[in-house]
Amino acid sequence: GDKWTYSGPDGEHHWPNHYPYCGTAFQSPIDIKSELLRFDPTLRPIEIQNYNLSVNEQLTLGNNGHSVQISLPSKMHISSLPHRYTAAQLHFHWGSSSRPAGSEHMVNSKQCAAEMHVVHFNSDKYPNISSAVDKSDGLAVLGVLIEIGEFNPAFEHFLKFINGIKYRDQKVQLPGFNIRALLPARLDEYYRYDGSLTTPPCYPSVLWTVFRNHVTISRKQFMTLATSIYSTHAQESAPVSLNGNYRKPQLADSRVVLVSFKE
Ligand SMILES: NS(=O)(=O)c1c(F)c(F)c(S(=O)(=O)CCO)c(N[C@H]2CCCc3ccccc32)c1F
Ligand SMILES: [Zn+2]
Repeated sequence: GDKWTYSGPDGEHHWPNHYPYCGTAFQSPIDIKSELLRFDPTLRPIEIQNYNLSVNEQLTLGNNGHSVQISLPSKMHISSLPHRYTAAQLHFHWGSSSRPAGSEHMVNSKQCAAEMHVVHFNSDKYPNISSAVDKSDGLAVLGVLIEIGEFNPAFEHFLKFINGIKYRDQKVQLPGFNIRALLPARLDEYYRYDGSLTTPPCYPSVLWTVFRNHVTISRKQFMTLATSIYSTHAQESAPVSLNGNYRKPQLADSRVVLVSFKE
């Protein structure tokens, strides 16, 4: 069972006790520092297919105790990588009302307010994400850094339902919307490196793409995300707020971070 948390006795420093990969090299997230960067002219713009979902498409918004996640239909995929990577779900990492810095990746040690991950699996080689999750070419995750600023109408498509998933394992149905609108304008500027899941079991199976440009949400939208969710079940007597659900940056080891852009 997934008895791991982001703080306390089951916090990230203890993850390797039950999940050995969490203590190995090439983990994620990382602090993307200038000295690690290498421009790679072969890095093509990210091309995504079928991200513009119609309202007739039903999605599931869920609280899995670690994050807020949206299930995604398998017609959504990335078409610009060597294999087709089919979308599985997207989820978020965020800070707290008192410390509104909760992104996982950092850029030159700057931590943003939150981060969105769109998780895809290699559907050319594996029938489903469960069989792909521990394979070195199994997953591709798109990372979007989120800053507090302008109101973001695209986030309202799911934030307006968040009070239906206040407690762990609660789910609500969500009308489809344009998932592309959650991404930054430019999909041609990004950081690229080989890493891992940022939660247990921490498999080193992720091709990371972190977009250079962030998106913004308003302070009110951030507070909705950071204060509406509990990591505990509804029937538990002592509710525990779910916030600060980000892993600290891991050692870069000898890794180079490729960039698709010049300054
Ligand atoms: N940051 S991260 O590494 O991208 C990342 C998370 F942070 C995260 F919380 C999740 S989770 O919400 O599933 C809760 C813990 O697994 C995932 N799930 C992935 C990988 C695990 C298996 C699986 C199966 C179906 C759909 C998605 C996933 C995750 F990939
Ligand atoms: Zn994540």
